[in-house]
Amino acid sequence: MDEVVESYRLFVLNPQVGLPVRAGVSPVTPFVGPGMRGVATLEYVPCRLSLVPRLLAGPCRPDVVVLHTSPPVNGRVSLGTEVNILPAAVEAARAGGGLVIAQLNPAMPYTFGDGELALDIVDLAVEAHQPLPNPAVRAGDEVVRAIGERVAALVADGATLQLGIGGVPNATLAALTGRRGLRVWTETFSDGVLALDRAGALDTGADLVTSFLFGSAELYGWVDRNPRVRLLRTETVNDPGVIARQPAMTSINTALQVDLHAQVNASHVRGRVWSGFGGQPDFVAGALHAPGGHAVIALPSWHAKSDTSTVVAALDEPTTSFQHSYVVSEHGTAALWGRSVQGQARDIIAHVADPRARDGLTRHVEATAATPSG
Ligand SMILES: CC(=O)SCCNC(=O)CCNC(=O)[C@H](O)C(C)(C)COP(=O)(O)OP(=O)(O)OC[C@H]1O[C@@H](n2cnc3c(N)ncnc32)[C@H](O)[C@@H]1OP(=O)(O)O
Repeated sequence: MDEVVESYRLFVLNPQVGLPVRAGVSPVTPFVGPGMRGVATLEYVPCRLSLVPRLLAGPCRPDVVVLHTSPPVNGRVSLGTEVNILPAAVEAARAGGGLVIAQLNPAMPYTFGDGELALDIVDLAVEAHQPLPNPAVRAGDEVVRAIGERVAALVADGATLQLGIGGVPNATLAALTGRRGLRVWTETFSDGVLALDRAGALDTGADLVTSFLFGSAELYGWVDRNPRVRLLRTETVNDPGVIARQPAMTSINTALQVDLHAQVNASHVRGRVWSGFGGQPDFVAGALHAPGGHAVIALPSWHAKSDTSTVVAALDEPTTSFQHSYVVSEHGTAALWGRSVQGQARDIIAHVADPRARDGLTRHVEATAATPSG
């Protein structure tokens, strides 16, 4: 690799902090994080998370991979808080004769699972101490707390949980401290799972499986060399077939909009990409196929800032997931499994939509029911 590269594509996933925007660098991502929103040159590649490793082995094969790891222990480093797609990226780079660079950071916890890598797969290592980022703590409002309680009412003792990102999943965890024997099989978790452990709500005999973590310094201390916590690669964690084998798998995700066909937009705001599919379609499909499983979508019924209903007649943004067991808002829960298309629409209007939106949505249903098809 002697030549000087003047322009390159930078493949990143969910960056929390701003990326260096320089001439010749084009960022590419299947999931837009806060650090990338508004970057004019951003190339968004729609892809569910379970399939991102295949992007890396094919159209987005990396020449150089930069890792952030723990310091070595017995000749191995750990990817710590983020395993996710990184083992696949390392394999793809090495298969193509590429380079693996690592920052060895004493602040990075050593986590067990697929992120433990032999140091000799690293071509260049730089030791640098750097505190890990922590998410801003956002206090959930009354609406979000009410939704969390309604969703928690759908979670039985002994269920296996996947929680997506955002205020609603966090509020749900806070309402689950009274449950017992809960298991965790999720793409990501934060301090809410630590709180469940402290409350005695988790099955202490089952591994807590995830692919990445984002939380407080206390969470990072708890996962360090914790044999109960296993960070596995996304090909395993997000495989819908493996998700479907988890007992009473309950996926809990939020959304920006839901329509009367129970289709969900969780990735676009006003025609522009805000996040991406992430693992939502993987977990929704897996949970629907699991024994005793449920796929839950929970969202506030009204978006105060734009003063609009989040329940719409038909999505005019790209769909992130479709077909769910339950749709929940602060007003109630629509149980959709086995309902007709008319029944789904009626229940979403009656139980999920804000009262201000109900008449308009009902008029839409009546008008479309009266229109002959074909
Ligand atoms: C990493 C993973 O994949 S985990 C597995 C699950 N994965 C996913 O669910 C992926 C997709 N989901 C997501 O990205 C998130 O869960 C989201 C975006 C749906 C919700 O996240 P939250 O943090 O709760 O969203 P938030 O309430 O901040 O809304 C995001 C933005 O959209 C705006 N917005 C929300 N709803 C609407 C609406 N109906 N109309 C217009 N704008 C809206 C908000 O105002 C906010 O913008 P702002 O910050 O400028 O005010």
